[in-house]
Amino acid sequence: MKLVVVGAEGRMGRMLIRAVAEAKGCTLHGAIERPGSAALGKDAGLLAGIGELGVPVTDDPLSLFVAADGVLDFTAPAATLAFADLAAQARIVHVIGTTGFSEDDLKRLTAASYHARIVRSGNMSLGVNLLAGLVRQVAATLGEEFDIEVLEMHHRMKVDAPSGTALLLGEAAAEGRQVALAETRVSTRDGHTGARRPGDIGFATLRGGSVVGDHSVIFAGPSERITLSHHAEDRAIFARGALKAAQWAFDKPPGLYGMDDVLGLAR
Ligand SMILES: NC(=O)C1=CN([C@@H]2O[C@H](COP(=O)(O)OP(=O)(O)OC[C@H]3O[C@@H](n4cnc5c(N)ncnc54)[C@H](OP(=O)(O)O)[C@@H]3O)[C@@H](O)[C@H]2O)C=CC1
Ligand SMILES: O=C(O)C1=N[C@H](C(=O)O)C[C@H](O)C1
Repeated sequence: MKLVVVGAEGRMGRMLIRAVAEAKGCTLHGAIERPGSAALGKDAGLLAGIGELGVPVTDDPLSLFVAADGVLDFTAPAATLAFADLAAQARIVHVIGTTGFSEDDLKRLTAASYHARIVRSGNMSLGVNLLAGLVRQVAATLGEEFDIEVLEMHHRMKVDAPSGTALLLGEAAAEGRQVALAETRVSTRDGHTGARRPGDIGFATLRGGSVVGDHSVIFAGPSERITLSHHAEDRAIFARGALKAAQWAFDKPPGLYGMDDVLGLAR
């Protein structure tokens, strides 16, 4: 499968280049950065620290997409929306790991998926997607006397909050409880907040250091607490998931898929 990595110089971009170069049945067809980036013209393999691959970083996605099978995209929401239009035009698989989308952005991705095969997930790791299933199950089992709080910590450079993973886990909890996350979500608390509203799903965000990604869902009940957690130790877990998603989507019809589809965990 011929794959293009966009956001090639980013933390995930460099990880994805390494993963594609090492994967059986995949080749790095191209690497993209934004116009003006200092990475333009550099060899993608050298950028990723694995030696020369003969693939220069460019700022011309469409000319690469037309001859590729898929694009791996861990960039930023505005960039991903633009890449979604181009991937749909080129009829290639678009794997989206980017987080921080608005509701309007998500509607645009849904529209793009009428013509394109998109796999999007706030977390591409096996562990987090298994955890989401457990969270759904526990939330469905416990009543509202158990308060649900999602706690996450990431490195100091992360720009969006709550994390895509925290929202994915919050969605799983809301589904288990058969409520809408939009109506129960509390993402900020400051000052005199009043008592906790029964049924709310709370989010707490920590940022610091080089933490790859820690997530816990806490079910706090009368005199007891259940905590379900995932700790990411290496970004390679996300890159492996993204590659798996691209290969899975290769022969699928247009649509918007998630990692639960890829991993066979869909309800
Ligand atoms: N779903 C998952 O499993 C995971 C998701 N993520 C998400 O992936 C995204 C990226 O994370 P991370 O790699 O840490 O971030 P980085 O900031 O390190 O990387 C993003 C890269 O995308 C580039 N970029 C931005 N806009 C464009 C554009 N228009 N064209 C080409 N390149 C562009 C950036 O360039 P520049 O610096 O010049 O802006 C940068 O090199 C985040 O949203 C993060 O939350 C991360 C890990 C796992
Ligand atoms: O920005 C990151 O680093 C990560 N982003 C994703 C998220 O927002 O949940 C996934 C992972 O936790 C790392």
